[in-house]
Amino acid sequence: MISVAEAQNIILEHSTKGGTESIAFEICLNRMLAEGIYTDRDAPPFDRVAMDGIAIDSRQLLKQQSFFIEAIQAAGQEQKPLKNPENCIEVMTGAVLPYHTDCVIPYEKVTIQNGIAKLDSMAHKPFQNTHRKGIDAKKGDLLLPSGTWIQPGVKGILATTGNTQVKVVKLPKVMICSTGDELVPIESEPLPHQIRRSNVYMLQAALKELNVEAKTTHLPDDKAKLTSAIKQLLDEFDVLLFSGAVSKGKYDYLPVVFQELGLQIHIHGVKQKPGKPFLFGTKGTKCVFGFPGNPTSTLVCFHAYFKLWLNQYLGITLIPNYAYLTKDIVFKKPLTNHLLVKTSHDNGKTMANPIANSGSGDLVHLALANAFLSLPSEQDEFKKGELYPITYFHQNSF
Ligand SMILES: Nc1nc2c(c(=O)[nH]1)N[C@H]1C(S)=C(S)[C@@H](COP(=O)(O)OP(=O)(O)OC[C@H]3O[C@@H](n4cnc5c(N)ncnc54)[C@H](O)[C@@H]3O)O[C@H]1N2
Ligand code: MOO
Ligand SMILES: [Mg+2]
Repeated sequence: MISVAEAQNIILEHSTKGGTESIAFEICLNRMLAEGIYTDRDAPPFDRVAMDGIAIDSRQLLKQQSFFIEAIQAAGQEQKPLKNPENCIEVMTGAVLPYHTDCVIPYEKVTIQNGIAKLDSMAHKPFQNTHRKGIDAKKGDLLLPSGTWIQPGVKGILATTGNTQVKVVKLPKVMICSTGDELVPIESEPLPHQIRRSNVYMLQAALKELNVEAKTTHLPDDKAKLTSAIKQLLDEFDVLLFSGAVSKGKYDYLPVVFQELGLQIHIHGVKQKPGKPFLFGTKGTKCVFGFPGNPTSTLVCFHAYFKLWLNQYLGITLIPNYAYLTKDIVFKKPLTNHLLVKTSHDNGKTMANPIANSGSGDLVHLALANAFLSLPSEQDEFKKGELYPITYFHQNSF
């Protein structure tokens, strides 16, 4: 059996970068940009008024305190000129700074009576309260390099630069498969020896949080039927995620079926708990992930291995997170212990509070955790206050 780190390296070795596609601006949120985005004009594109008030020629400040209001320059109007330097123009935030003016004085610092604006003080400077043309970026500047994750702010840039179509990294086509004759659809009333197939919906939800839409299917514990179904699925999908049928049972057919279908098995068994029988194989660019059937094993392996694969496929660099253990733990097996935790915060520190549970089949307590702490296999005792790597189950649960 190999270590968690070895297994993760193998996964990374077999994750190829996804191709690219052009998609509509409307649906590009949370995708990975596959082109550089350049400005088509200066930012801002004109000297922009930044406060509602009056605009004057600042050279007049030494000479006069009152200014006749010559015109109004509203946002969205073509630039107007100040005809007489002794006058002013009322200006609105977002308007073009009028020609022959260089200083905006907000209404709060002016008294207006009978069409004349009187300044409260003469302490004003050229280009105050203006947002100068090109100060943020010049026409042709690279604003977003390829490989930028499209977040709300990035969408704003795509919009302001007029990108109605966006080149992004393609998402993989993923199918989630449950296995096991004890499993029944969630809408049915299970017989005493049956359970509802919950794992696939956990995986589907976890994928959706990563912006990947995937369908689910169910395959029986029947070698011939599994073989023909998987053969077809491999033609259609880039990645197949399985839950169950990877351990030592008489009907755990996945390892042998994969071999017979010509898949290369790179991982079968990792020194970890839960998720020991985890399986990973490839055929060309197609990948199969066999998550052990117990619910916690399935979800932990999804995050420890599939997410790694997906991030590399999309070109995302994962930044490791760490959290402080809040309780002493003893674990004497030579396995990495993926400990279920619920995080909290204490003076800016992330605290990992272990969630008591009855093992990897305990879905009830899995749902109370928002992360797992990976306690290294070389140690037996883990003390309260020690820092360990943490993996979150949700995108935004820090
Ligand atoms: N002799 C051994 N037995 C087992 C070993 C072992 O090393 N030697 N490993 C144990 C470990 S650890 C795990 S984890 C499980 C993994 O088993 P499989 O991947 O073969 O999964 P199944 O046998 O099909 O099912 C296990 C368990 O999970 C439930 N399950 C499966 N799929 C779903 C689903 N979609 N929704 C809800 N629950 C699901 C299934 O009903 C079983 O209870 O093997 C141990 N055995
Ligand atoms: O490795 Mo299993 O996942 O402990 O239940
Ligand atoms: Mg089994």
